[in-house]
Amino acid sequence: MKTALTIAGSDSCGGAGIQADIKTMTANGVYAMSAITALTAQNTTGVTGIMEVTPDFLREQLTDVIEDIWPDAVKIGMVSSSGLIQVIADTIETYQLKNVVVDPVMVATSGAKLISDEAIETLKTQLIPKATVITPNIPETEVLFGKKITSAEDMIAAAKWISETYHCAVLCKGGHNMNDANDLLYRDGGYQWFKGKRIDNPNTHGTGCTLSSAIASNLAKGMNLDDAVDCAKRYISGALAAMLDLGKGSGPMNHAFAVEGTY
Ligand SMILES: Nc1ncnc2c1ncn2[C@@H]1O[C@H](COP(=O)(O)OP(=O)(O)OP(=O)(O)O)[C@@H](O)[C@H]1O
Ligand SMILES: Cc1ncc(CO)c(N)n1
Repeated sequence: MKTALTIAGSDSCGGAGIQADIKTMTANGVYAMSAITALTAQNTTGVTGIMEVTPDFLREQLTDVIEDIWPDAVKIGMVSSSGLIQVIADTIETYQLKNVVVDPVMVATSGAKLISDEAIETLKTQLIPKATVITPNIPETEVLFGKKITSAEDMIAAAKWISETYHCAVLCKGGHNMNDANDLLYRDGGYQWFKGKRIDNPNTHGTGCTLSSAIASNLAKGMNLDDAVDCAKRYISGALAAMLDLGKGSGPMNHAFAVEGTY
């Protein structure tokens, strides 16, 4: 069985973060492992608290996992401070980890800020250049690009600039557009659109975590990046279309929509 490791924060309501990643990896047929960067106290309406692990304890989790079970792919999500980002960058270098998907998580669907300003700089200089692909949404793309994005042409210009500056593939996600759900992948000097039908579902908690974990799972299984994104897009569309409706805010998706529950 192929394996994937998520390095991310815990979401107590189970729709985003580590919990979304493990559900997604499992549903996509790979063995999931986790190294936790922080505990969050959160639900579908917001985040009330964040308790980070120390950089030393993150390093200990990573070393224990990697020296025992080799991860065929790695997904990195919420990492809120520079010390933790540096540990992850060092680990990628030390073990020469492959198939590294970085979701540059900055703000939760509910609006809570999940990264400090100084950590954004460390993310840019230390982690993004080590990624196989990064998966920013539109607001995160604007932060990395330094300019507003108001059109499909702007998405292409931003993804091209980020890809050429940081030497990684860039999947700019269009989930924040109101009319469609089209994502743009810029890699190897060219781009491709992955078009999605917008699903009329207000419950989008954890969509970004889920998409990046599905991509990591597909890379772990040996798919090339284009196929990995294409299959991941179909998985998230299915999870949204299952129309789970839990909680008082923007609720989670049904990660197990294709998993049969009787054995
Ligand atoms: N209503 C929708 N219908 C279909 N696809 C959607 C919808 N909303 C988001 N998506 C898709 O979900 C994926 C995640 O995109 P999105 O822009 O929502 O990420 P995000 O903002 O990082 O998520 P998060 O809210 O978890 O931080 C993308 O493939 C996007 O196109
Ligand atoms: C722990 C965690 N990671 C990422 C997100 C972004 O959706 C979230 N809400 N919570």
